[in-house]
Amino acid sequence: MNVLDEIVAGVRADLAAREGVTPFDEVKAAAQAARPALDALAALRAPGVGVIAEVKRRSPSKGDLADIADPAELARQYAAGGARVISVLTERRRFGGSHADLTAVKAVVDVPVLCKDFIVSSYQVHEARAHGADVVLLIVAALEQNVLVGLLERVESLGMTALVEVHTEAEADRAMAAGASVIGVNARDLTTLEVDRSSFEKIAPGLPSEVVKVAESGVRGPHDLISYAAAGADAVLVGEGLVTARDARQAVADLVTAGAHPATPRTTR
Ligand SMILES: O=P(O)(O)OC[C@@H](O)[C@@H](O)c1c[nH]c2ccccc12
Repeated sequence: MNVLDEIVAGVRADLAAREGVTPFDEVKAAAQAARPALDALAALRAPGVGVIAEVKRRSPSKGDLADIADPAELARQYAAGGARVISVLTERRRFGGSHADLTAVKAVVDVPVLCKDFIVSSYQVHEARAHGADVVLLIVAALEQNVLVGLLERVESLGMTALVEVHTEAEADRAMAAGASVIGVNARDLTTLEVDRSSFEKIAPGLPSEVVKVAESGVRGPHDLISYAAAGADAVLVGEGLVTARDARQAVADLVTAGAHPATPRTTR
């Protein structure tokens, strides 16, 4: 079993336990009762390179990243720094997150919030909505094509946006075939945990211009944002570089500033 398979197996076990406690109908009702999802697509299409700032406690590759006592306060700092979207890693076993983190963040920020998890069933999509998610992550490598298509439809039917994550050109083809409007290229291969920042520049040129392109992982500072921007990124998703920053608001603001005037004019791509 590779790392992704192991994580998904744990996620499925936790999910089965929750399904035993809360019937799907209840989760659906809670999702229905939530305030309508915000339009993340519009936020990501605004001029300049957007910053998606992530609340990330730990990771399988690095272990504990930061002792985040108050995820809401961190999210406030991110929003004050100009983050377009705030991502909350909710996976429990390997990333130390929870739906409680998502709810806490959603309660204090006005920007769209992304539920970052390993979603394999529509139950989880409704749970995310019930906890305030405006955006959910769908990882192509973890999903059969028919499941991906079904989940994407489910996400959109609830008024949310899907960030469809790919790591290879073949996965990008599947994301496009499924009809994704936001595609994230993860520089990290989730089966080996290795980071290769060149994956974005290999895959992005093959994506249609109307697709919002997100470069995920490995952004250590403005220089990485600028090179992703030159390769066509509309937004970057940053976790470790922000949770380990001394001043999270300033770290986001520095990225936002770099993204407002990327060295390569976006009109010439
Ligand atoms: O901490 P980094 O290198 O800035 O990466 C953030 C984000 O891209 C990463 O957390 C991530 C991208 N895709 C994922 C899928 C599952 C879990 C985590 C992720």
